[in-house]
Amino acid sequence: MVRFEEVTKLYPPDITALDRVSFSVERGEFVFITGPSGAGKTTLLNLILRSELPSQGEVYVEGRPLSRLKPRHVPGLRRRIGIIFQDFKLLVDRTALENVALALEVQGLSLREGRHRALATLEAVGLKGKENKYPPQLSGGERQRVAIARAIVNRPALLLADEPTGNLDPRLAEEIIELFEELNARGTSIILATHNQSLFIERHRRVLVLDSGRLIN
Ligand SMILES: Nc1ncnc2c1ncn2[C@@H]1O[C@H](COP(=O)(O)OP(=O)(O)OP(=O)(O)O)[C@@H](O)[C@H]1O
Repeated sequence: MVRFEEVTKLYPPDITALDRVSFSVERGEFVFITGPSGAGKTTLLNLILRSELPSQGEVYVEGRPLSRLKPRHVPGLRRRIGIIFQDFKLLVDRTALENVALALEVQGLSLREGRHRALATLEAVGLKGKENKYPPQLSGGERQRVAIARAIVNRPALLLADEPTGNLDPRLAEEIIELFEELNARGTSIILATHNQSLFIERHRRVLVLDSGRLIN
């Protein structure tokens, strides 16, 4: 699904965000990426999205080398990837349903079909009955569920999550990870970056450890 081959990412003048990183994530895998602040986790996700290009080495997504992907094919790549951030990035003046349905608009789905799919997805993440609430009327955990619904409504092959439980208390964080487990069980590949070890301890998932841009495990 994703392969890094000796990937180095430099930021001028002297930051080595990633240093000769190599790993693969197979289709259907659920992998955690951890390491302290500044270790390179977000940079690694940005490279998969082709928001950044490597200084050296190559990133492959579904076998395609991203440095050779034509700019006009980048939107197509990103449509196959769902993204979830720590700070949700929801539109506060749109309802939960609208936030999720908007992700489908670009696909040319009819409004009716879009709302139908958005509603089903909100239900799948445990938000039945909350579809007409605006983000400020929802709890932190509920807002993160809306963000997850928005990321998966397109049925992406791959889900990237960057500190998706960062602002949530441990119980809600656990619930969100359970939700990822369910998505993974239904076939979505997941790469989840977090500095919070309690999220993956005892989960028996593969954990990639970054330290100062180096993969140390
Ligand atoms: N656009 C950029 N320009 C310059 N330096 C950057 C840029 N993006 C990241 N860096 C630097 O690269 C290094 C890795 O950053 P990155 O955000 O990938 O780490 P992280 O592990 O995600 O950290 P955090 O957990 O704090 O988000 C850091 O030293 C950071 O300051």
